[in-house]
Amino acid sequence: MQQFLVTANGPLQGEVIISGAKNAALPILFASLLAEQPTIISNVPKLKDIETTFKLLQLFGAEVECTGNTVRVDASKINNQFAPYELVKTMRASILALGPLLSRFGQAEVSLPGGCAIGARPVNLHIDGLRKMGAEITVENGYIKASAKRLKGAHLVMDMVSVTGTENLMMAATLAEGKTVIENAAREPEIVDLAVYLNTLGAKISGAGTDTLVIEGVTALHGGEHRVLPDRIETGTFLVAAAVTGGDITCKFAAPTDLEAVLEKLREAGAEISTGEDWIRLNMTGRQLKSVDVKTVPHPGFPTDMQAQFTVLNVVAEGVGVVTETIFENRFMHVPELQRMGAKIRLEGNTAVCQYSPSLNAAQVMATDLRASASLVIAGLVAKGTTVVDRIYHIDRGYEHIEHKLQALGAHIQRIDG
Ligand SMILES: CC(=O)N[C@H]1[C@@H](OP(=O)(O)OP(=O)(O)OC[C@H]2O[C@@H](n3ccc(=O)[nH]c3=O)[C@H](O)[C@@H]2O)O[C@H](CO)[C@@H](O)[C@@H]1O
Ligand SMILES: C=C(OP(=O)(O)O)C(=O)O
Repeated sequence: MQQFLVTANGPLQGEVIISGAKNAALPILFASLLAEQPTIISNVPKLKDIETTFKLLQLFGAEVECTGNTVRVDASKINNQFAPYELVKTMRASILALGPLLSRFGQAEVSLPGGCAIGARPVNLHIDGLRKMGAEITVENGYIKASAKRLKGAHLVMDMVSVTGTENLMMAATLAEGKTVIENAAREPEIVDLAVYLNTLGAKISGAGTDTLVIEGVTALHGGEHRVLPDRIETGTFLVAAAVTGGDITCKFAAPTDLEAVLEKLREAGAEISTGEDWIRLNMTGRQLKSVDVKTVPHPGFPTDMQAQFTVLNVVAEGVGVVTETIFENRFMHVPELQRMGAKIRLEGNTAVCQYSPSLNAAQVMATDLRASASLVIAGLVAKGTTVVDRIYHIDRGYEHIEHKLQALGAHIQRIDG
């Protein structure tokens, strides 16, 4: 199993190119299943989750051609609507096959994704919404079996804000008969990107980016082209890495407007932030890092996918920072690993009280999920000695060439076969 070796090497400096967003590329690739003609998607990051998605699309009968970061999906000859456990278990976002397959082909059988290290992560909202649109759904032997002659538009009020829940129902509604209204919809930038893509293919979606989506069903989607938006979480991860090392970096091909809550917290932490249309510079040179309180909430608030990185920031910064996690019930698995490196963190229910820990020491630590792994790499950039991060397959799910990008900024990080 591969590992990262990370050794502190002073401030990160230079430019880093931000990849396309994993959490936008995944729903967009699944949405291609709705189109009767080929679609071309650019700025698709090269990630493990994207490979898994290609495998699923191919299993359904789609042709997938990849040239660099551009992908052509031809879903004109889909002949199978079954997503097996073996693939779904490696990627929760596989649940995004359900809405498109059911909506276009009238049937789908998708394995329940199950929980993961960060929480139970049920999919009841996806299922309830599809049932309200007329689908017959059974959940047996770990599989969701759904059928519907043609889905019918419905008025859906979501009990909780769910990102993939909103995406699945939005995709299903594009080919439903009549109008669907989704209230209490997620407002993440990735939802907007998906809506833009679907509208390019002929869907009629309005309200993306607000909490009410209106989808007028159409009978078919045609082909089209789309560029995936920049990854705001990858951007935020590099910015935190620069902040804790006292660095000065510029993230290029980024989307500053999608990251306002995070940029505000970085300013509060003492960083000098400047932005242009598609770049963000963080300069920490000669500035004092201060701890910040953060509370995770749905967009446009502070994202849960940046929580672990800010936990590290708070142990490197002077003062006491309180990190409150309100989205997932178990998203502090990085804390015991950071404690092994000397981080002074006290867990109290859904909060982590982080104290300035001047002497972080390298240790062998274990990645438990994607962002937890990122936080361990960041801690390694400032710890004394060489940190060994195990199970980095988690990080490969969501960061494109992270070690190459960090090396270009001056970091000492190496991938080895452990
Ligand atoms: C591929 C993708 O885009 N993943 C993102 C997506 O995950 P994902 O879409 O799975 O997360 P959700 O927004 O659905 O989850 C939010 C909360 O709602 C709960 N819930 C969700 C659905 C449901 O049917 N029932 C239910 O109770 C979840 O357990 C969680 O407590 O949004 C999360 C929250 O911003 C991010 O951390 C993930 O990176
Ligand atoms: C939790 C995440 O992803 P997923 O929903 O795919 O597990 C993430 O991107 O941080």
